[in-house]
Amino acid sequence: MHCLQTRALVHRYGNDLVLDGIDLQVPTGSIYGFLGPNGAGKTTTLRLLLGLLRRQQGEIAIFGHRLDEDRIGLLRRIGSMIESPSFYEHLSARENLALLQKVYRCPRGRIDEVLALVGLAQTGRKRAGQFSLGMKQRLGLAVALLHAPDLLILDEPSNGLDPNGIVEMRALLQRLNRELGITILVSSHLLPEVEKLATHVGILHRGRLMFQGTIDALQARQHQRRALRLRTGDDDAAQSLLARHGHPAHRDVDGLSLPALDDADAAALNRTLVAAGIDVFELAPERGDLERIFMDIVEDRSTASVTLGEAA
Ligand SMILES: Nc1ncnc2c1ncn2[C@@H]1O[C@H](COP(=O)(O)OP(=O)(O)OP(=O)(O)O)[C@@H](O)[C@H]1O
Repeated sequence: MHCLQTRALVHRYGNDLVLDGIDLQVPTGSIYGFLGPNGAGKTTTLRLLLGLLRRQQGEIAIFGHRLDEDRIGLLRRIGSMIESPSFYEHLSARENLALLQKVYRCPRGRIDEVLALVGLAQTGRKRAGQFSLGMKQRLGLAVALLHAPDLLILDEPSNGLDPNGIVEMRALLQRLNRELGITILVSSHLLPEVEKLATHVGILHRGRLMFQGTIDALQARQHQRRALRLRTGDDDAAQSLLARHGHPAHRDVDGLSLPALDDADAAALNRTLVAAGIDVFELAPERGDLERIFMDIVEDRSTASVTLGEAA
């Protein structure tokens, strides 16, 4: 079951095509990392999902209903944080929330609950203007949580945080997901962060969804394409020798990369190199980290959009 789905979502700013047929599928209960470099179109997508931008082409369905059908009703079940949250700087966290609690007409007791959830219960009379960036982000999250949403839509919540703040934000989001069952759609350009945080990932590049599926499916994709990493005492000589033996190797900053071989062929190749007087420091499968997969997907201009595995 998908908590949020889009079909063929297209958006233009003037003549600039910024989203080119996006089919998002965010499974209920997931943490969906919406990943892409700056300018890929993430914020535009999230603004469309929240009805902050007028939909031009394509469909958006949330909790199984078209957004246009019941925008207000659906938004009541969504908490969001798009760009840096703004507050009354001269008011405390509690006072800021008390104002919004009246607007949202949620129970007063909810203020203490969300302050505790985001770890701001002890900030007392301290003004929001004196908060660290991490505390401001957490207060933004408290605002998003005030009306007890089923879905959180967050635009780069780790932006500008120090490493400690990033770890805290991740732990908090995972707790909200695990303990309260909140589905979270979170955009990021930080690949290692998405790898640690998310259960599912969508990779956006130049307005196209290049990959969508589970983190495991993404890594499985890499496994299929896995290459061998070779580092030697003389990479130039090794490259020439390999070419003569029908193993074209690609040179990069880490040494040589060549198409995957089975164990027997890899052992034979090792013997050939050593017999030619070339020291072999490393002969192993490429790292399967997301960074490399991401570069693979994004650099491969011919790659069609792929959906791997069942996103649900
Ligand atoms: N209001 C606007 N008018 C014109 N062009 C815009 C507008 N907003 C965004 N763009 C352009 O649309 C493209 C996508 O921007 P968007 O902010 O959606 O990307 P993003 O992936 O969120 O990037 P970032 O992480 O840098 O915010 C960019 O080229 C941007 O310059």
